[in-house]
Amino acid sequence: MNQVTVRNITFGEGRPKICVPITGRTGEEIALRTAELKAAKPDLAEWRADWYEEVFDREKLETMLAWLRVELGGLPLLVTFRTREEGGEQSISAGAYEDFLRTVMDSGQADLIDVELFRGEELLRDICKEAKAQGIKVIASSHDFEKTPAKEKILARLIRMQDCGADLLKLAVMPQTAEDVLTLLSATLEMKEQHAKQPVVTMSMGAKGAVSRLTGELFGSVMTFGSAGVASAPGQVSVPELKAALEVLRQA
Ligand SMILES: O=C1C[C@@](O)(C(=O)O)C[C@@H](O)[C@@H]1O
Repeated sequence: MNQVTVRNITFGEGRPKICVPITGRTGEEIALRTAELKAAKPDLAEWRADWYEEVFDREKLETMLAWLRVELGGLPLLVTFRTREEGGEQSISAGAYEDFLRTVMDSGQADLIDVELFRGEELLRDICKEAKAQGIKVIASSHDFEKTPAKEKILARLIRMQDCGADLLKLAVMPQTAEDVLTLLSATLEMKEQHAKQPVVTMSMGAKGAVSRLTGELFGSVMTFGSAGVASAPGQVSVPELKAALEVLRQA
């Protein structure tokens, strides 16, 4: 499997990389979340731009991106607009979503950008091509906040992301049973061992799925989302607890 390097971190090398999401509806809230993130010292930051109430004002979006870049210093920055269909805070039209992605890429402030598979494979392929030309990594993503699909469906979705040219392949699912958590872990391991050319990021959400956020080094997930204040999804573990657990579970 290819490793993917962004600034000072390499996905697929060593322990899973800890990513802390920055939520916040206003500039003040974003500043507070960013200060909490810096204190927690994660490996990278995710700006969840769908929380930002001014996200559709291009000038304010560009200003916030520039501010985050300076504030985060050398920390890699992932920029995400999570659509409401996939658990996000705001609805967005197809055109506005495409405009958002291109505004973020053209800003030159993002190291990685999240693109949802279900917004269309043609868009994902186009963004992957354009991002590659600009030195930006694409995390293709898909989320199911209701259930955990069968292993074959999980594998098929990750392989579709890979075929579209994404640098990292991300899937978040919701377990209803402990068996569902085993399904996600088994699919992750099979993807790593049999299909992955690119690094994979998976999580089984909620309290039941917390084990999936700690065991990526064994099963094949190269990134884990942790909280430094406000979690952006159910089941996220605090960064200090995450760091301790990942150390206990080191496979080296
Ligand atoms: O896609 C993901 C994963 C996530 O939903 C989680 O379950 O930790 C958190 C989101 O902020 C991120 O964009």
